[in-house]
Amino acid sequence: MTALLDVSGLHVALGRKRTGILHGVDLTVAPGEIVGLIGETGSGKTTLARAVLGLVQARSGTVAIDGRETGGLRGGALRAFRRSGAVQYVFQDPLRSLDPERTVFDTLIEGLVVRGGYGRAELQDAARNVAQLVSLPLDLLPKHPGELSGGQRQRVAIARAIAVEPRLLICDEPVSALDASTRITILELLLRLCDTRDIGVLLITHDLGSLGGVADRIVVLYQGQVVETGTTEEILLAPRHPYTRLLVTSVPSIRDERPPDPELRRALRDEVRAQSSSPQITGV
Ligand SMILES: Nc1ncnc2c1ncn2[C@@H]1O[C@H](COP(=O)(O)OP(=O)(O)OP(=O)(O)O)[C@@H](O)[C@H]1O
Repeated sequence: MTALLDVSGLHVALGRKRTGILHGVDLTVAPGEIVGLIGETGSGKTTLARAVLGLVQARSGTVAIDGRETGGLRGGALRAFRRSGAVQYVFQDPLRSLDPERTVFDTLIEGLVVRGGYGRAELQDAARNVAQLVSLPLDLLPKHPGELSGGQRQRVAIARAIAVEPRLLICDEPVSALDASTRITILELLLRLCDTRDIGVLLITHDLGSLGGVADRIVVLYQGQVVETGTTEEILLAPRHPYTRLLVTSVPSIRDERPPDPELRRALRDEVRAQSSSPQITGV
């Protein structure tokens, strides 16, 4: 199967001195797959995300979405790629990424308005459908971000991203600003979206513990290099690289309690699948 996202030998240098930030990064995400990208602060996770979005240029190497290289896109072609919404980004702090002056409704239809060609009724249907998809009560549609809880705001941010039916969702620390129970519901939401809509997710975090229940595979980034890639079980139960071992031993739930059980994870996925009788976006 063609990878949805295929990053190959990516080198990125930034700043006036063109300091090397990413050094030959390889990474793939398949449709319906959640890939966790883990690394300490400054390891280059956000730079990699920005390169995938076409916001920074590669010194060498390639980024392909659905088999189409995006690195060489410039001008109108780059704008058309961004407008297509194929890749969407969900930020850590929804309060900062959402416009405080915009209602939830206007936020949800933002991407569709930019794309153009939708009538008022279609936009209304799309906003309602996408809100239902992320379990956001419809009475929140006229409200502003400041009137919502942190978890509701993150649902709005995710709903805005999926309204344009992206192929790939890049979530940069999407749950680190949330409390433990909201964190689980947001991660379960991502799992459900992956399974029901075949969206690929690149889940960026520095918290290995939050990946255990959701990621299919984990890519470990250290000082701009991928030092280890494996299934979640492989990384958590048998880490090979010293940095990965350090990460695993520093997660209390992995170190002190029993190791994550692959069966439990499969059970969670099955349960989420069984529950997903969510409506599809129509009229979009
Ligand atoms: N525009 C820039 N010019 C020069 N250096 C940059 C630029 N943007 C980022 N860097 C440097 O690149 C390195 C990687 O930064 P990046 O934000 O990708 O790391 P990160 O892994 O996402 O970190 P965090 O977890 O703290 O968000 C850092 O050393 C940072 O200082």
